[in-house]
Amino acid sequence: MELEIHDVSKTYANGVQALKAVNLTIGKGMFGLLGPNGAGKSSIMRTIATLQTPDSGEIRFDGQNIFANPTEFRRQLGYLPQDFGVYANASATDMLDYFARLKGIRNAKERKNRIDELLDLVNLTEHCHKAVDTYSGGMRQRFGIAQVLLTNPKVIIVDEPTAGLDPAERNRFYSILHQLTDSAIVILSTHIVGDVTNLCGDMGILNRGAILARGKPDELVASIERQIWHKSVSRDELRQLRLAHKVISTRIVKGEIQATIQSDTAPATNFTQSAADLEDFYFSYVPELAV
Ligand SMILES: Nc1ncnc2c1ncn2[C@@H]1O[C@H](COP(=O)(O)OP(=O)(O)OP(=O)(O)O)[C@@H](O)[C@H]1O
Repeated sequence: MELEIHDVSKTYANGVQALKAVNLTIGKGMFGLLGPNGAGKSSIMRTIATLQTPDSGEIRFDGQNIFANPTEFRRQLGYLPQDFGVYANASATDMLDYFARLKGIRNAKERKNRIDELLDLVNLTEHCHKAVDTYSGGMRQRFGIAQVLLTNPKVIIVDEPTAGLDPAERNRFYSILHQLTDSAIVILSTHIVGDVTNLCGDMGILNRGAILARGKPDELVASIERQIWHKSVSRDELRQLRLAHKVISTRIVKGEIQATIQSDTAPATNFTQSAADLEDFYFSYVPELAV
C-alpha cells in the first residue's frame, strides 16, 4: 500500500503559491504532516482527497494515478476536513445511517451492524441518540472519524483534528486513530508537534508550500542530538544572542525567557545542554517569530 506524491504544485487564482513541487511517498501507518498556519497542509490534503487538482505533478495510489479515475479512488478514501458540517437535530445514528446509504451500503442489517461497531470504536454508543450539533468538540471529531470509517477506507486523511480539543479528548482521539494504523495509510496534518511525537512513525515538515524535512521522528531528533542548549536571558541578551547564534525558540519558564540555541559547541558559558526533542527539530526548520 503506497501513496506517491510527485512534484505537486498549486497556485490559487489569487496568486498564492500554496504548494511548490511537493514530493512524498507514504506507506501504511500514521504519517504526520507538520507545519505552521498557512504552510499548505490543507492544500495538499484537499489535493489528495481529489477535491482540487494540482497545476502540475501527479499523485499515485498503488501505482494508479488518482486523477485518472477519482471516483474509484474516493471509494478507498476517508477524508475528515478541518471543518465539517453537521445537520441540526440529527442524531449520530441517523446521520451515520444516512451516510451509509449514500455510500451504497443497502442492506439495513449490515448498516446497523457497521454503525454499532463504529459508535463503539469512537466511544459514542451512549450518546448515539443525541443530536450531533449538541456534541462537544471532541465528540464531534470522534463522530467525524466514525463517518470516515463507514466504508473501511485504505487512505484516511485527517486535517488538524485535535485543534481545540482538551487534553483528555485529544488523548481519546489519539487512541482511536492509533487503532487504524494497522490497515490503512493515515495522514494527519497538524501544527501541534505533540500530535506527531505521540502518534506518527513517519513525518514531514511543510512550510511555505515546500517539504523541508522528512523521516522517522526518532531519526530526525537524533540528527540534532547534542546541538541543543538552553539559557534564561533578558530581552536585551536575547537580542544580542540572535545576532551571533541560531536561536530556534524561546519559552517563558517561571516568568523568565528561556532561549533555545542550536549549536555544535557550547554557545557561551552558563548554557545548559539538553536532550533534543521533536519540538527542537521542528523549530530548527521553522524558526518561531522573534519575541
Ligand atoms: N482556496 C484558496 N484560494 C486562495 N488562497 C488559498 C486558498 N486556500 C488556501 N489558500 C492560501 O494558501 C496558503 C496555504 O493554505 P492552507 O490552508 O493550505 O495552509 P494550512 O497549512 O492548512 O494552514 P492552516 O493551519 O492555517 O489551516 C495560505 O496562504 C492560504 O491563505
